[in-house]
Amino acid sequence: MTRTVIAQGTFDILHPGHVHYLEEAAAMGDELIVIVARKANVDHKEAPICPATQRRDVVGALEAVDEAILGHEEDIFVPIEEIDPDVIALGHDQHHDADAIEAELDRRGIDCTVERASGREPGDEDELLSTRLIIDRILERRG
Ligand SMILES: Cc1cc2nc3c(=O)[nH]c(=O)nc-3n(C[C@H](O)[C@H](O)[C@H](O)COP(=O)(O)O)c2cc1C
Ligand SMILES: Nc1ncnc2c1ncn2[C@@H]1O[C@H](COP(=O)(O)OP(=O)(O)OP(=O)(O)O)[C@@H](O)[C@H]1O
Repeated sequence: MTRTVIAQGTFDILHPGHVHYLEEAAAMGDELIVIVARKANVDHKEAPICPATQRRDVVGALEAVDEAILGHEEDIFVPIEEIDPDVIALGHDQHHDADAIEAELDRRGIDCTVERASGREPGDEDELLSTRLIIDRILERRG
């Protein structure tokens, strides 16, 4: 039986932290499907720069990713119901509460575990491990 893992996020301007998260998520099962957040659901920070289809296509081109899809605009559990995954991998800093997600999965009759991925350890180089840091650096140097 193929174990399907779901990862999700905004993935606006990719960096090694995203690659770390997706490689770790892929190692949790046999197949990794990534749900790319719609702009309307990115309400806890500034709206993404890149369009959703571009974010989906670039994430989908990464080696760890089997398929990347656009998220649902209103109900984030609709793609989960359709895919019926075995594991949902939350990112190390994602604001979602694993217990609340598990309760909603139970309510909808989806048998799936929720795991938390680790953060990438900064390398020797001056790595920029968040989209916000990359944008800040661009504004500082080119603004
Ligand atoms: C299990 C799960 C499923 C999600 N599905 C969707 C979705 O279908 N559509 C969407 O716009 N966002 C979805 N999200 C939300 C985003 O991926 C993400 O958490 C947030 O909106 C973007 O912020 P972040 O990249 O800082 O985590 C989902 C989140 C979780 C935890
Ligand atoms: N440095 C990192 N190490 C491990 N995982 C990361 C890292 N940065 C982001 N991720 C994970 O990648 C997924 C998508 O993250 P997101 O697109 O919000 O990137 P971000 O760089 O954190 O964005 P921002 O800087 O705008 O908050 C999330 O699950 C997040 O936890």
